[in-house]
Amino acid sequence: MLTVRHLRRSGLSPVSFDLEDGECLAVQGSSGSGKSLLLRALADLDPHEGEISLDDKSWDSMPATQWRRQVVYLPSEPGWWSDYVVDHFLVWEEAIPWVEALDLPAAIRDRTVERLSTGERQRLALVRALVLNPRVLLLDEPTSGLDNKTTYNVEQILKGRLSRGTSLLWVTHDPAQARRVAQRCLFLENGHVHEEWL
Ligand SMILES: Nc1ncnc2c1ncn2[C@@H]1O[C@H](COP(=O)(O)OP(=O)(O)OP(=O)(O)O)[C@@H](O)[C@H]1O
Repeated sequence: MLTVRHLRRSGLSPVSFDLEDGECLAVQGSSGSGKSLLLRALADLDPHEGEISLDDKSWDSMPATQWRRQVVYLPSEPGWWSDYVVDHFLVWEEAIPWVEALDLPAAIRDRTVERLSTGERQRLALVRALVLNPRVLLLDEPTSGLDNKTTYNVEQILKGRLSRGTSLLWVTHDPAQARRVAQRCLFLENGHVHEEWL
């Protein structure tokens, strides 16, 4: 279980919540309300204060790299450090089932990132996160660039991860999507954070 108590960072009101294994918590709030700041703090990518722990193991009791292997952040605009798709995977064969599930062509392996569509890049970034098999996946608008059919497919795949125990924090601007994927939601509004059942 992910436990967050009095998490504070610049640009964000204090946040506390629990996230059970296999549970999805939606995150909603207007543009600029701090949703990405919250996710980045949880992944220990930016300075922050307060308590964050995974199964009673605190984030500061382990090296940042070890924490980030378990708590994986999928940004809304993922970074790419090489021209070629395949270079972003340690073992390409591990990506193949997710590439197929997400309706990406097998030949994408040898393509350049630059020539992928926005939606292909977004799905490929999700594949990169999924192959890490994280305990907690922090999703920053993972379907924002996708059509309805592909969005449904992504939701089904992520629900499959939930049933296998992965926990999700899912930022979305779509209240209907929040209700489809989660039972609880963190709302970031007017500088305050509150939690509601959906
Ligand atoms: N390191 C930082 N410290 C303080 N404030 C920051 C920092 N980085 C960004 N901000 C500001 O914090 C605010 C919240 O940014 P954030 O990216 O979290 O918004 P968001 O809720 O994810 O918005 P959107 O829905 O548009 O993606 C913005 O006004 C941003 O400029």
